[in-house]
Amino acid sequence: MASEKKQWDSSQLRKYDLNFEPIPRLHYKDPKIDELIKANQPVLITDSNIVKPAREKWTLEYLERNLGNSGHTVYVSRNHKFKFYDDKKILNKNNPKGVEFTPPTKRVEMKVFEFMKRLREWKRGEERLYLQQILNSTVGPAIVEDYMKFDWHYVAEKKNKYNWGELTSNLLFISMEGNVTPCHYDEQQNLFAQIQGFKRCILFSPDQFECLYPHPVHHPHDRQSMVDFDRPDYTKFPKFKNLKGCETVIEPGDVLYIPIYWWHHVESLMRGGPTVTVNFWYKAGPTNLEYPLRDHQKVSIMRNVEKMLLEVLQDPKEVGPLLRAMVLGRYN
Ligand SMILES: CC1(C)c2ccccc2-c2ccc(C[C@@H](CC(=O)O)C(=O)C(=O)O)cc21
Ligand SMILES: [Zn+2]
Repeated sequence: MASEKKQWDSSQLRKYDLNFEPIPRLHYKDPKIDELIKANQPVLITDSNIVKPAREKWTLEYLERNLGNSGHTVYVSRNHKFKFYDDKKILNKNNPKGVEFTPPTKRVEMKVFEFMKRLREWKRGEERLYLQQILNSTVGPAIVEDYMKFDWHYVAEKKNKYNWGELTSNLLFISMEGNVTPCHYDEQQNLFAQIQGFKRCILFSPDQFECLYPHPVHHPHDRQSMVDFDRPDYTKFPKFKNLKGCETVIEPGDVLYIPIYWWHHVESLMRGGPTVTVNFWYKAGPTNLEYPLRDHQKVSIMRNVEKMLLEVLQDPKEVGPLLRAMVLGRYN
């Protein structure tokens, strides 16, 4: 068979001082997919019909015509990074316990035609945009109709088989080429369906917690790594050099399973044009504590300890000294 023309090349990937294993790519009928999902391992599912109607119809023009007239949430960044922050944790007049914080991106409401115009006219070096829209009744009827024709049987089968919680949302993302969502984890199972363009996804298992140095739980950047992958500070974050991860480049029609609590760094390939993704976020299912505990359960336990200590100590500066007093010379 004629060698398929590679649709991207490694010059379009950002360079990090890390090496990665490949994430398995399996045809959606391959039973090995179930073994991996059951074991909370990432897997790239190819050739499925999960978002087939979107794959066939959702070009940027179609989305511009059919996304509807309401404003959409667009994040604006002066660089290529779109680091999530929870504004409920920012210090302000009605949140005296918040953290002094300057948001790295701003959030604006934008009509879809304005967003698309900015996309078409964007020049390198100008501020970057990232549109996020929940798929609900506020989008145009054609989009709702396409959405109803997703392969809900396939996703329902996975949800039930692995005892996931309910589907909390389907979000639509339209990103500029080169945008990066820095390394973070979510407390939800995620079926991440690529509609247009190519996204490089680098994933790290929850047991890499010590190498990724997440912000404290009360910080607006809770769940995000403190390490800047572009310029890692090995003095502050020495274990970052021991980090082990896996990666893949997803293309239109692929669906990546991002297991709950798994760290992920996502980038739209440079010079690859805008990308369109739909994700399926599921709450965690009921988990009884069975032993040995899973790595993600230990992350959840650490989160609860941090929350409890902050609750009783009030001052975050007292958390470190108390934990050190408890551990040093006694538990280490
Ligand atoms: C960067 C952006 C737009 C953002 C800004 C401010 C608050 C939240 C978010 C947010 C949440 C999820 C994504 C999709 C994806 C990453 C990716 O595909 O880039 C991902 O992480 C996931 O599906 O779990 C992207 C974003
Ligand atoms: Zn995420």
